[in-house]
Amino acid sequence: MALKNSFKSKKVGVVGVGSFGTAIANMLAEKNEVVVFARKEEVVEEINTVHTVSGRELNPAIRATVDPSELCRHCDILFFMIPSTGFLEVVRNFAPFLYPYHIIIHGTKGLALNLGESESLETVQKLKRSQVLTMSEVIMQETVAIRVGCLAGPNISKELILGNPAATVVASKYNEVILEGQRLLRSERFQVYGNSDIIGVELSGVLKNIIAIASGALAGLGLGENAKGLLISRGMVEMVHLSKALGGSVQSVMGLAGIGDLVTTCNSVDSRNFTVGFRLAKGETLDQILATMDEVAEGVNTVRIVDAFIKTAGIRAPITENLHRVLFEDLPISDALQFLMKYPFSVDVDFV
Ligand SMILES: NC(=O)c1ccc[n+]([C@@H]2O[C@H](COP(=O)([O-])OP(=O)(O)OC[C@H]3O[C@@H](n4cnc5c(N)ncnc54)[C@H](O)[C@@H]3O)[C@@H](O)[C@H]2O)c1
Ligand SMILES: O=P(O)(O)OC[C@H](O)CO
Repeated sequence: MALKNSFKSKKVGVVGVGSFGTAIANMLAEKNEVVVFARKEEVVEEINTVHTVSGRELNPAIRATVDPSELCRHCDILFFMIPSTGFLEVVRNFAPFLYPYHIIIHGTKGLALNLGESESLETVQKLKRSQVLTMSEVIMQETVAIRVGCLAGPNISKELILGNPAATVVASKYNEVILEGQRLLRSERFQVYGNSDIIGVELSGVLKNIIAIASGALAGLGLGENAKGLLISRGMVEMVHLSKALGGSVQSVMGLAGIGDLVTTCNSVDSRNFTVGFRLAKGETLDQILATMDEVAEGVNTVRIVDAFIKTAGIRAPITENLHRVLFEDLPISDALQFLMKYPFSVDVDFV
């Protein structure tokens, strides 16, 4: 089938109207006709009548539908803004209506598992790279879409909604995906950079969440800015090693989607991942925190997956390993910190 080259006259689709989906849909609606997908009829009704979703305002020109086929029919470009936990289910719902001419750009900063029907992270003995999927890999595995991209960078949705200046990275192996992402999203307040290392950019957004949880814990313990600087720099080195082991480039971690997002998320009380760490340090259990959070903190699941992967691959990642013990093995945060302070990091930068 011939690939289409011109998207200019078509509507743009957004799948998922949570915090990030709403922010991106509003930004897209400044220049484009936008249709959003929501799975619940009452949410679609709310958007189409009062132009809000969960209290957040949507541009009145945005229309909503509960029908994936309608979105795929009207839009050649779809932005998937779904947490990693629901991603596979949503992609499978859309798969029958997607064609190779569709462009898909996702904004998800989490990982999925590629295990057999009867397997889980608890039962699997070893977790190989082929069993860990980024969201672009999920899309490629489940659909006929070819031109896939991701959106990652320091993009706290509350700030985007306020119209504060920001920037993002659109990454794809296909230049036209980057160019379309830039054409659709770029504005005076929003800069869009391109990167061809989609895996590296996805992994940057995924891995910074681990360090953001740890940063929230440091803040919750009141340990100050020197400790945070230490964590961010060691966190960056750990991200580089993990990203390389999972197939990303060093350069992507050094860019906006890596160090840029790492600094933002490690410093923001609006970050859900930072908040998880902060509340843990204040004495709440992980179960208590997750039961009272409306939105997803992707880093929690990422720690589980990355910890299982590094144990199989024989890689050391001391921040991730210690955070895993805190989150899932009841290690007190103060003990984890002591371990990190004693860890023999003797070389400052060992990856360039
Ligand atoms: N919020 C931010 O500031 C921000 C910024 C950048 C990236 N992200 C990433 O974007 C992703 C989404 O985050 P969010 O903040 O929008 O999350 P959210 O929890 O606010 O919203 C998620 C949306 O996905 C929908 N959804 C979930 N499972 C679904 C399913 N099975 N079928 C259909 N819809 C489903 C929910 O109904 C909701 O509308 C995450 O991976 C996050 O890391 C978020
Ligand atoms: O709220 P968080 O922790 O998911 O962070 C949101 C974005 O990833 C920041 O860029």
